[in-house]
Amino acid sequence: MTEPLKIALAGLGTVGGGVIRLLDANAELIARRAGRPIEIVAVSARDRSKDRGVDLSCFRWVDDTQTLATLDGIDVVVELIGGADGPALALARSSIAAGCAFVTANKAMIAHHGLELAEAAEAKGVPLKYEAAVAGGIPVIKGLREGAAANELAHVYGILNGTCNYILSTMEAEGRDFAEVLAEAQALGFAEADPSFDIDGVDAAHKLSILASLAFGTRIDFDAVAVTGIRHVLAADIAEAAALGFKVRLLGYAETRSDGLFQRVHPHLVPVAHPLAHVSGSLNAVVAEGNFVGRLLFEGRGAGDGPTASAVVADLIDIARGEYGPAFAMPVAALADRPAADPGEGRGRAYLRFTVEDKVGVLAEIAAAMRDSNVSIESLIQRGAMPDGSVLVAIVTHDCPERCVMQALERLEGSPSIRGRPMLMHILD
Ligand SMILES: NC(=O)c1ccc[n+]([C@@H]2O[C@H](COP(=O)([O-])OP(=O)(O)OC[C@H]3O[C@@H](n4cnc5c(N)ncnc54)[C@H](O)[C@@H]3O)[C@@H](O)[C@H]2O)c1
Ligand SMILES: N[C@@H](CCO)C(=O)O
Ligand code: NA
Repeated sequence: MTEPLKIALAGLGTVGGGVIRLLDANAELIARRAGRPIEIVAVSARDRSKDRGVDLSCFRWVDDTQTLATLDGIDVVVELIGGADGPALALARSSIAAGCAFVTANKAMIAHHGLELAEAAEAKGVPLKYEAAVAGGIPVIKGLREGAAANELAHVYGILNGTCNYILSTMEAEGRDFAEVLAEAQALGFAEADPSFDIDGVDAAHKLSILASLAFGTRIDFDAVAVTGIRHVLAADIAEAAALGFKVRLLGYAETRSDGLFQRVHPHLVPVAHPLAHVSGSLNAVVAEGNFVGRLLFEGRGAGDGPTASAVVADLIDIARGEYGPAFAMPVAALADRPAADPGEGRGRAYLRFTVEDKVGVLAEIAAAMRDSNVSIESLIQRGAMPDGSVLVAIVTHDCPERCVMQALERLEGSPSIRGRPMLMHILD
């Protein structure tokens, strides 16, 4: 057999440990598929003495992670540290500059610095691969970049954060509120080091900005993603949505519009008949619509050691086979620079929930704001019995311009009868 592909591995946490276990368990199969063995030569992490449940004795331990690319004979540096900047970015830059292939699971870094790194990789003629960064084990980068490459894609959207999906579907199944379920999700090993990245939608936004670039051939524009997480979703919202025939899911949604690139992460109502309504627990799913292929649906495990390691090693197999091209849909210089689309220009149905005081005229006030903004109401549910005596009003609007819904909400913002922030969720039709 030919020379092994020699790997230096940075980061030995959930994903790093998974990569070591996978390469060991499936070594023979991988060597046959890749045409040569894939061999970890050196490893580095913050703490050498930590027990990770994997045997590190056959690898060279390197204290200074930043020197990995300079070791003799290394073909690929695999970065599984995390963080958009700091040591991960420094390692990416130095590895590519040294002429090593670079593989990462780090969506934050790719969302913020992917274009710079891809340009450097192109200049050096080395592969930059990041399948694990979006939807973990699901081969969605490969699916869009290669499988759907012949198509014009109308939109790409999906469930991109396993932690949020776990929280929402547990709230749905058990009728419990957000805060109670969050701690459980953190204990399960798929939450980010900073859980606010998950629950405030930032992690999903990182992934969405990468998917949008691949789907539309545009430059990654993370800062243009409008982001709302799931902190303010109540168990009562999930119950009302169910009564109206919907499930609540945090979706990332991107499309190209006449005025630019639209990218949004937001809690949505998904009709129960839509395939995304059946994606539960920590699963992820991505939908893309191509002009020749039609609808594509990718579903699977978006996080956890096994699925994420599966994607990292798939990238290594591609490199071993010599199968790689530009990191994104095309060389960086060919990616289009689109402005951010104005969300107000979009249209659709919306779910609005108000927590109001139980007194005369409140419902009329809400209805008047809707009428004056030209928002037509499709259905309305009012329920009492919130623990503090307030009343919950849930509305589904007819299809209308988003600008009108925003205007109605602005008008109601200062109303003394409305408690807290109204909840807005878009409806996926
Ligand atoms: N956990 C998942 O399910 C999952 C899924 C997809 C992508 N990812 C991504 O994979 C990456 C790793 O995630 P994880 O869950 O394995 O994280 P983790 O916290 O479990 O592991 C991080 C590892 O990096 C090491 N490290 C931290 N700072 C370092 C430094 N300055 N120098 C060298 N090593 C350092 C730590 O010692 C640890 O071994 C992140 O980018 C994450 O977003 C994780
Ligand atoms: N924190 C992420 C890990 C995978 O990227 C999630 O919950 O989906
Ligand atoms: Na993936």
